[in-house]
Amino acid sequence: MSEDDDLLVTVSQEFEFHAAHLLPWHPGKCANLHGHSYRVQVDVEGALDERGIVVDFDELAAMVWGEVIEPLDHTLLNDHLDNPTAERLAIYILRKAEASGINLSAVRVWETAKSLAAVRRRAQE
Ligand SMILES: Nc1nc2c(c(=O)[nH]1)N=C([C@H](O)[C@H](O)COP(=O)(O)OP(=O)(O)OP(=O)(O)O)CN2
Ligand SMILES: [Zn+2]
Repeated sequence: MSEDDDLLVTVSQEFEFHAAHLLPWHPGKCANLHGHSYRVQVDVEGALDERGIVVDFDELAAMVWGEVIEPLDHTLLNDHLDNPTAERLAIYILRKAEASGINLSAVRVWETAKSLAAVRRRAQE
């Protein structure tokens, strides 16, 4: 038992990638093929190890970029998932990372500077 056991520590990394998509259900211009510069922030929660870190920033960045983000970069997102909204992309990134052994606690995806979707794991009962 340590005096910091009541604290929750989160480490975050940010990424940018560029991709095209279309949203067939959209009543406006977003039904047409167009692109975004996506910004992604991923969180890892956990206890500090003997080095005093949750996870090494560089290690997290390299894993998430290599396993999850780079395969999306300069692609058509509709080839990776149906109906690639920011919400569905955030879930896709969390699940893809999970499948690669990277346990993210939350993912935020900015589709534009003003619009973002976020997903996080529900607290376990
Ligand atoms: N809840 C969501 N709504 C919308 C999403 C989404 O992912 N989740 N996505 C879109 C489109 O992808 C659209 O391209 C988003 O563009 P918009 O926010 O309109 O941004 P613009 O840069 O095109 O803004 P303007 O100011 O209108 O030029 C739509 N909705
Ligand atoms: Zn769009």
